[in-house]
Amino acid sequence: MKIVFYGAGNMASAIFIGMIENKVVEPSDIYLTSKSNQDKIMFFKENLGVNVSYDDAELMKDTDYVILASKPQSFPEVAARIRPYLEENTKVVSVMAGTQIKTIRRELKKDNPIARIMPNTNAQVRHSVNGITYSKNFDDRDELVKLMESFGETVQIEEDEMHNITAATGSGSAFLYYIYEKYAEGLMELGFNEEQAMFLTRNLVIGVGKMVEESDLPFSELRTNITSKKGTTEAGLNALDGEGVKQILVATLNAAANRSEELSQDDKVK
Ligand SMILES: NC(=O)C1=CN([C@@H]2O[C@H](COP(=O)(O)OP(=O)(O)OC[C@H]3O[C@@H](n4cnc5c(N)ncnc54)[C@H](O)[C@@H]3O)[C@@H](O)[C@H]2O)C=CC1
Ligand SMILES: O=C(O)[C@@H]1CCC=N1
Repeated sequence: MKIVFYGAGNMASAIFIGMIENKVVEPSDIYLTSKSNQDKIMFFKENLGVNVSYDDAELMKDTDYVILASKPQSFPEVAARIRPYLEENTKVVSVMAGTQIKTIRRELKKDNPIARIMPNTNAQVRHSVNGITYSKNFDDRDELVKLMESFGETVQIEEDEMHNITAATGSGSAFLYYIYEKYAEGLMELGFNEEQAMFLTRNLVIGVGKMVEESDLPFSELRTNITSKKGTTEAGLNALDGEGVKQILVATLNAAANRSEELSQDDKVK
């Protein structure tokens, strides 16, 4: 199999590292190209054994999947590189937020099967959530799903649901990381030093993650199991609830989904 990544940044690297570590592909099946970060791309060649090239004719020859993993704003440049060499049997897979299938088809000027996936960087620990939607002519979907399941859970959606899943799980990890950052800062306000605050927060997050992974209980029950009547947790939760946490998170998700909508408005992407 030959899988070519146009873009070898945060998202692409999480995906191909996940694929290689889960042994669904050989490193020699993976080809990387980028525009910048050439040092980083050579790191992957030296440490993972993947192929690196900047020769588009070579990259696109006999390719099974070409993965569009540049920023949406860079896609026109990427399309100009791919267009002359895109063979009809190559399946196009995009991870670009907001960029619609019709936009990809217009820029590539070809009728290749196109899939859009919305993963997240948890792919690197093989636990991404991957929203996927397909062009009507994308027939053999099982192989791509198998590839994606090597780095996470796959959710098939309609293209117009991509904005919400981009907000929910494409960007979602960053929202939670931000909350953890602020939690650690809160511990420092309590009097812990930075090292203590980071140690406590990291281990709290890891422990909660393991509880969520190993328990079938809903979040609400995991919470009430900690909340002794009239105790410290109840006092803290009352203060937290009073700050309108849900409204803040809804505003966060709406802002991200709205940006995805903006990115999908062709030619206005800035
Ligand atoms: N970072 C994340 O957690 C997620 C990112 N995405 C999407 O993945 C895409 C990439 O995002 P990141 O990896 O975060 O960005 P990044 O900035 O880390 O990587 C972008 C890559 O594209 C390459 N590139 C730019 N112009 C190019 C060209 N003309 N030819 C070949 N390569 C070119 C850059 O050299 C770089 O390797 C974006 O479209 C983003 O919406 C989707 C889900 C999650
Ligand atoms: O921030 C972004 O636009 C990309 C898409 C989802 C996560 N990162």
